[in-house]
Amino acid sequence: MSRRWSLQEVAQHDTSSSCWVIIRTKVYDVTTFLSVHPGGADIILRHAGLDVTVEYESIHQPHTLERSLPAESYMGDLNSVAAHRLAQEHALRRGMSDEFCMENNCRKPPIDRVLNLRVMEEAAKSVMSSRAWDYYSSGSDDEITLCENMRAFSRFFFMPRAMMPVSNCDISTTILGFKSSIPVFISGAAGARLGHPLGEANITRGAGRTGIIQMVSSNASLSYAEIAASRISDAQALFFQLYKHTDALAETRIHEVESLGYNAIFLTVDAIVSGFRVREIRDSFVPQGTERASEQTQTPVWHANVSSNVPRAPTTSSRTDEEVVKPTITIATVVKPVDRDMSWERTIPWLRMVSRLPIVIKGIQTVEDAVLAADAGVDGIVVSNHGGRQLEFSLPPIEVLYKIRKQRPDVFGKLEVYLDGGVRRGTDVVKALCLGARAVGLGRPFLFAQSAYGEEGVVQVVRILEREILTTMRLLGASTLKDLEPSLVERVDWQPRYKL
Ligand SMILES: Cc1cc2nc3c(=O)[nH]c(=O)nc-3n(C[C@H](O)[C@H](O)[C@H](O)COP(=O)(O)O)c2cc1C
Repeated sequence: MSRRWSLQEVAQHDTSSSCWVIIRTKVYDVTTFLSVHPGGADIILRHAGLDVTVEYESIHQPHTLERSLPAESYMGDLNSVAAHRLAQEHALRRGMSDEFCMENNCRKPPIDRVLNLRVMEEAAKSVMSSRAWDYYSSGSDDEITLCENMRAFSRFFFMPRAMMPVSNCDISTTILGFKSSIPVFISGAAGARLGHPLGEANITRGAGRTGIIQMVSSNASLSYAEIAASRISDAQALFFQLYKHTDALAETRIHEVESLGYNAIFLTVDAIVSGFRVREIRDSFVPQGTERASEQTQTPVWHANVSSNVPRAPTTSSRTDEEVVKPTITIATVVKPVDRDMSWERTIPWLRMVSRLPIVIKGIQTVEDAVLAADAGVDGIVVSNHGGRQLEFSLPPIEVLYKIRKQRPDVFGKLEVYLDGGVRRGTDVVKALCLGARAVGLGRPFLFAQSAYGEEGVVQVVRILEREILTTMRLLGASTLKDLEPSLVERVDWQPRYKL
């Protein structure tokens, strides 16, 4: 039988030469893991000798630790006194968290009063922790691209046709051959459990119930298997967003999601390094105890923070250049670095060899790259700048789509073109479709919706968009998506008054 440990005994292993942590009453020796932890050693050392269950589970997929550590790193369980003490602490946290949630739930409107995505965002802000809010809502640097992504849609006006029969209006479509009830998909975004305990499962179920398709992030906070198991039926399509690290890791992931029944690979190419998101970093994933003082004035969190664990100040030893630039820990720093040497010549043929699934390139930002993607024979592209979270001063995706339409309309005949970034209205969706997009993706609105209302929030977002798209189509004189063509929109070269 393995040894049982007291909290005091575990607490003695709090240095880089002997570093232990507790996760759900199990004790692990992570000393050898310090040098290979993708987020660096500091974040673990701040918690050395302590219970890290909440911090660990809010950003890692289940079983990440077991997969990363050799079996002998598991040192045994806590003894009954220690386990009881931690259980009490966790119960206290949950109790406070429930109280906070009840208090917060009173602040948000009933879901049937959430009539557009702006109200959904406000509802989410009123219930989310500041940490989760900042992670979801932030953009890079001065957030200019983040704002312009939305504002750019306001420069496109409609040229509606009159006397067109529209009582039967069909807005269903297919994306890569998979049915979608509206021309909208959910763009892959990391860390849904930061906003709601059920995380990505809310999104999967909401997508299944409304007949739209979810793209699952490589950095999802539930495992790919748990997400697949949350589908409402085996026929529900799921796309997989791939961050390519090493060839070997990417192959393992691809084979895993293929065997789970995922239906396409979306390779992200706009995040070779992480953008510098000031709000996210300022309010980042520093150990919860170190946030305690400032949290008294902040919005309550799902996992309230009352642990007796007292994390230590970061050490400055063994930091890489990038960690020095990036002063605190964010999701971006706890995941493995992306392959910085991807190329059209090598990566696409390699991906075709590894997978039989359709391949879409996510993060296309120029006409030239749209053409190269078509030449490379991929099945689709997402015109995207990662929701303004990566390169500051990237052009808004709707402007890039407009350029592709004007300069290389042949691209639309060679692959499916999608767009994401700043889509908040049915009119935005219809404008993109007029310019040639097959469908558009939304990231933040689904994160906000599931944070505020769980699965029902996701359903409500789809209902809102469905109503807005239908109204726009009818007023435009279009009864099917095929009727949406470039002549129905005009880009103006002045900036309309636009309230963000
Ligand atoms: C919190 C957050 C996390 C994201 N995580 C990922 C990710 O893991 N992989 C990825 O390719 N894109 C990621 N994205 C980008 C989205 O896929 C999408 O491109 C972007 O959210 C679209 O902009 P929108 O939020 O304005 O709709 C993320 C976006 C947000 C807001």
